[in-house]
Amino acid sequence: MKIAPSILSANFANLLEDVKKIEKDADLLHIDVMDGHFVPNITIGPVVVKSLRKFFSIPFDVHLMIENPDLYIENFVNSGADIITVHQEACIHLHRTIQKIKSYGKKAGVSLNPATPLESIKYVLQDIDMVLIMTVNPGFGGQKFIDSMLKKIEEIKKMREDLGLNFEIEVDGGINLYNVKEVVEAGTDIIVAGSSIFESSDPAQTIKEFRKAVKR
Ligand SMILES: O=C(CO)[C@@H](O)[C@H](O)COP(=O)(O)O
Ligand SMILES: [Fe+2]
Repeated sequence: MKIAPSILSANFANLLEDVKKIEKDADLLHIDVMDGHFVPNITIGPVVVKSLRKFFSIPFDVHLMIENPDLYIENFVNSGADIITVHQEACIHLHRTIQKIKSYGKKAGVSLNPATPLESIKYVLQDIDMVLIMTVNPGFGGQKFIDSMLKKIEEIKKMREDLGLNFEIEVDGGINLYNVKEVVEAGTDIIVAGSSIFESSDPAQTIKEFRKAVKR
């Protein structure tokens, strides 16, 4: 299991120090980009990603919750993104958007809101590096995990097996030390966790606890 702490729950007035706390224990840094249109919240853009890139070599996992992501892909590539994930619901020409991300030599992910069926991405699964299953409605940290999404995780894992593909399965929203084991057992490769890591008293230790909780 890989762990991708989400900086949405970090202290934005002290981002550098907060990311330093987790950089050695985390596998990826999850960066939530929100535009106030696709989701009812506004967060950070390429300028912040570029500033962080100067200090960290950890892979940047950029989750774009924005309309018209094609307009900003090049910007995020130049800012230092390693994985760029777009929402199926935000892309009219999803296949074209995926090709655009890959044309820069970056990994392409596609995310689905809780209500969006897996069937909607069936014909692009062979083209992508990651599927991001949202287990809360996107826009905010600290929400409750939607239990019915466990079945969705199992189903995407089965689709991957049936199609003989090897994209990674990332899960985002409401993951904590109490539910991480069942989320991983359902088929998750990459856990995103924001509030449970950054709002804990020792974020690095919490990542270690996540790894222990899965083995228990
Ligand atoms: O993309 C999002 C929210 O839209 C996430 O990445 C959140 O940042 C996860 O936060 P927690 O639910 O773990 O607090
Ligand atoms: Fe996210």
